[in-house]
Amino acid sequence: MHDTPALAHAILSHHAATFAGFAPEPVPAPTSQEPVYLAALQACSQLGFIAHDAECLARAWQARALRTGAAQPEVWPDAPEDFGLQPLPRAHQFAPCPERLGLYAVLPDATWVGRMARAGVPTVQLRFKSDDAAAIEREVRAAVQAVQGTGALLFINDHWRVAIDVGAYGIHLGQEDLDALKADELQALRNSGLRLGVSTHGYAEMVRADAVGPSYIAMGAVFPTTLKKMATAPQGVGRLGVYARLMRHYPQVAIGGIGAEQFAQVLATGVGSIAVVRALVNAADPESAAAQLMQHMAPTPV
Ligand SMILES: Cc1ncc(COP(=O)(O)OP(=O)(O)O)c(N)n1
Ligand SMILES: Cc1nc(C(=O)O)sc1CCOP(=O)(O)O
Ligand SMILES: [Mg+2]
Repeated sequence: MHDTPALAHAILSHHAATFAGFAPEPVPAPTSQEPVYLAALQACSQLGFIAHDAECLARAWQARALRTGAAQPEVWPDAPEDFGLQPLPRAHQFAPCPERLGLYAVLPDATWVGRMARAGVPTVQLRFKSDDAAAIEREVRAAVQAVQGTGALLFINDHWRVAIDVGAYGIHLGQEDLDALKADELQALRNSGLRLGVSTHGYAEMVRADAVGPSYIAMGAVFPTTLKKMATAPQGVGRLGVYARLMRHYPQVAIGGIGAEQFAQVLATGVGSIAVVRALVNAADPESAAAQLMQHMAPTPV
């Protein structure tokens, strides 16, 4: 038997420092009356987790209490099984990609893709925003051409059908893109052998992404970004650390507002890749910016 207010208070006092800086969120309507669940739902809302994420955490806290027989307010939940992630080996799994994708340049057109691939950036993405089907096909083809002979792994954002036709290395999709895929389209994507990266912005989205078994999980936005309007608050490195721990069986990419000064704290969370846009495309000398960022990615000699 657990005292819900005391347990909620204990969770808060143990973890407030890790998740400092977030305003409390309203407590969502509970979906269970289990005391551990209720305590975690209150505490995680107070720590600033939005309703879907507080629900995931509360469910995980309850699942762990059932599994271990202890509420453990001092230990943040991070066992994939408690969040209902696919057991290993996964029944649903896209083709693998390297565990550490290194510096990951997200770029607006094929010219930029070629430029950064030739500068030695190991992972590049074409993020070409257009509704013009002919222009999209042209740009995706040009990007695939542009990385030939460079060793760079090329992911195509959004335009998955063209990416399959043209033979890119992989595809990057957001949550809405995943939601829009019909079952047979998802199957076609998996059967294509292309790697899949999926964007996430919190616990509920990580759980959703895991259901398709992507090749890597992207986690953002770590810091504020001006590149696009985000639906979720910047997550910060405290959250990134616990996300990286939960998703430890996936290659991970951190994204959003990351520049050279932030690399060390982001890498300290254990992620194997950092994706950047403005740190490269707005740099006075993008090739030397890439070289510097790759230097920051390299392990420091002991
Ligand atoms: C590495 C990486 N992570 C996240 C994103 C964002 O992708 P998405 O959610 O599809 O949003 P748009 O980039 O399409 O605006 C990304 N592109 N790359
Ligand atoms: C394209 C994108 N997706 C994000 C996410 O969190 O899903 S953040 C982001 C913008 C990244 O640009 P910059 O490095 O210039 O901040
Ligand atoms: Mg997209």
